[in-house]
Amino acid sequence: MELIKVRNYEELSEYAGKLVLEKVNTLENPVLGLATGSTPEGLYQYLINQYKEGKVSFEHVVTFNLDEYVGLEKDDINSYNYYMNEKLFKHIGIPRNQTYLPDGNAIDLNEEATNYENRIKQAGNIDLQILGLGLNGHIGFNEPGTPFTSRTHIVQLDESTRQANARFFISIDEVPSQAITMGIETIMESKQIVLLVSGEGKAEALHRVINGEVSEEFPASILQKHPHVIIVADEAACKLL
Ligand SMILES: N[C@@H]1[C@@H](O)[C@H](O)[C@@H](COP(=O)(O)O)O[C@@H]1O
Repeated sequence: MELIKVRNYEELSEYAGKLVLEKVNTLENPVLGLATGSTPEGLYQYLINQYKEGKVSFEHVVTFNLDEYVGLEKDDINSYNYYMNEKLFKHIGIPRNQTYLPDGNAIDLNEEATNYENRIKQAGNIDLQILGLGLNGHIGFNEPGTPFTSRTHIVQLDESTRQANARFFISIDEVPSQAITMGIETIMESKQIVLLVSGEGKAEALHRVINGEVSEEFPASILQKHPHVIIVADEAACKLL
């Protein structure tokens, strides 16, 4: 794992943005894996700015998001579909039929999970996967205890994860209790992974990612086994390193 320490969130967003642009500008058919949460918002804003300045085109890019809540309509303001549209897709001229998220409203969720896996394979697997880090080490919505061999699947969200995400909802009762997420093995098949970590609140989690034992009890620890991971973290997140 390569650790890139930057001063602050702005630098983190710019550094990650440049990594994304490098893929988009050099690969013929780039496949990006995208994440939600607060951490990648600055990166998405950076990409929007670059697009508006005419420095990049996303016409040939395919994207796959890590996860989606179960049971929210696509246009629900708390769905990840809505988030991606508002924070990125609608601003960068990417054809919407090239942007995939798991359908958390599918009638048969297991079938949807299999289809999602197949779509990723058909696209030739993910060239660059952006990841955020959950406080309990979750990546995507793979909570502690998820097998490292997991593929896209339905998960029961931890109470701590629901609480961490409650800030986006009117109340905690509105936070769905299930989600559909790429599995850990799916994520590990990405050719390159960029983990973004910002803020003091994530310092302990980041310490465990880098120095902790590789254990299913802390899903992000598996990244130690991936051949091409770049961690971009700001000073506050690196406090315990
Ligand atoms: N499903 C998402 C994850 O993909 C994200 O990485 C995590 C951290 O979010 P944040 O960046 O807001 O701390 O939150 C959510 O649970």
